[in-house]
Amino acid sequence: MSEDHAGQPKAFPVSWDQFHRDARALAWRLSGQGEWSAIVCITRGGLVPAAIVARELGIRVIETVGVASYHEYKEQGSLQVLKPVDPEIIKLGEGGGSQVLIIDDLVDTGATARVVREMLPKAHFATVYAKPKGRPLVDTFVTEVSQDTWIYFPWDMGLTFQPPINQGAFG
Ligand SMILES: O=P(O)(O)OC[C@H]1O[C@H](OP(=O)(O)OP(=O)(O)O)[C@H](O)[C@@H]1O
Ligand SMILES: O=c1[nH]c(=O)c2nc[nH]c2[nH]1
Ligand SMILES: [Mg+2]
Repeated sequence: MSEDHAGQPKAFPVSWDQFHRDARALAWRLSGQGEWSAIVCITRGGLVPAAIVARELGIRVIETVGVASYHEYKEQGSLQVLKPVDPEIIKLGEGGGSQVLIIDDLVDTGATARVVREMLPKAHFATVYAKPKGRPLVDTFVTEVSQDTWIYFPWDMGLTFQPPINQGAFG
């Protein structure tokens, strides 16, 4: 039986525990790669990993950028910026986001990353997960999943009853 997960044939469910571990692994990979004065997190998915990375790297200036995506048009770049980045944050260091670490939960088609990178061309872009199409837009990530996989984040899930295997759970 082929299951369908948000239009993708494969599912990659992530628990809070695993997400915390993976976000901390991202912080380990980032440590020693640069000295950042601020994090810009892409809401909403970037909020949770940004909190974890900020704690690990001792970064206390946190800015948000809000981008709304319209999934059917995403690859054509039809994204709307709902909340731009504070110009004071962009100006830090040499400008262009040179002192900024951008954090998101994942990069999929890369459409969101492309829009935010244009705002902060000199920033370091980090995500916890990456799919192949978006991977070239990310400087640092932890785990790659295939393009036909849907990642389920813990804040989007709840505990539900699972039927026993012999009662058709996989029938
Ligand atoms: O590489 P892309 O194809 O652009 O997809 C990745 C983006 O999609 C998701 O955000 P979404 O726009 O669904 O909003 P959310 O963060 O509020 O959940 C995810 O958090 C990334 O920001
Ligand atoms: O929860 C999510 N999982 C994904 O795999 C994904 N790709 C884009 N946006 C996404 N949101
Ligand atoms: Mg997002």
